[in-house]
Amino acid sequence: MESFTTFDGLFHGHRPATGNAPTLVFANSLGTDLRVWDRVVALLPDTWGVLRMDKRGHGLSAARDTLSIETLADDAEALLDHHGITQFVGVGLSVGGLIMQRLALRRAGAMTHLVLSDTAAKIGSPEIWNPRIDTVRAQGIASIGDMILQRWFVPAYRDTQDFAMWRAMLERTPAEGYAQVCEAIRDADYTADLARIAKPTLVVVGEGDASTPPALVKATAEAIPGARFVEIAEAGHLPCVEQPARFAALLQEHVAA
Ligand SMILES: O=C(O)CC1=CCC(=O)O1
Repeated sequence: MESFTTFDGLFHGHRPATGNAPTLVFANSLGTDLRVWDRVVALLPDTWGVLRMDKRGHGLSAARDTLSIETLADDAEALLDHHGITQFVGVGLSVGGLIMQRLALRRAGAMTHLVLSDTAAKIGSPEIWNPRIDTVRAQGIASIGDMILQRWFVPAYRDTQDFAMWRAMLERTPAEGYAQVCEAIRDADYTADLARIAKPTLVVVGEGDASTPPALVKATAEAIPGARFVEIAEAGHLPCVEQPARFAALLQEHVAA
């Protein structure tokens, strides 16, 4: 059973693997917490280990004064060590994918497989991020809620009951934590590192992703040696939410290969 607790201010869920089953370590996107993986985790074998966490300044995790992808990767490593996880599959969504790109190099001996969803080696530019950071700090996240949710979800999903739940998750993210993660994304560019990733890598993207569009994600996949690239139909930026069965099937296929 997965248990939820806090370590060093990091709220996280952990379920140890049974026997030789793999452990999946999940990293979330901007404006979401660990619940973004609920539907995928529910579809994985019970024997598989799971570690998922709320980033600093998101969900129930404590805030910091500043954040970078490196310090977010430090947090993930602290949890790996705390739980004695020496082998894992890294699964990163959007900014979580930047964190996992770092761990693929920083914890190269421990990561067995890499799964990147709706992410890239460089996401956006200062011209995109700075106005968003200023707006969120001055007016709160709700002021940009509609714009973000349109990028996250395809139109059909926006008509479902669930939509209000994801709006609540986004808009209840502390504005300062959200702004700091935007700064971390703005300042990260791992383009030059992609060729050094030596893990079996699966890169997926929702075909309707308006935040990290398929062409951007595909370019990242093409720069990682041997990576497989898959577009997921009827999904936007969060295929783990909109198409959890497809996402979980791809994950299992990748880990078994
Ligand atoms: O909210 C967005 O614009 C999408 C996004 C970009 C990086 C991330 O983690 O989410």
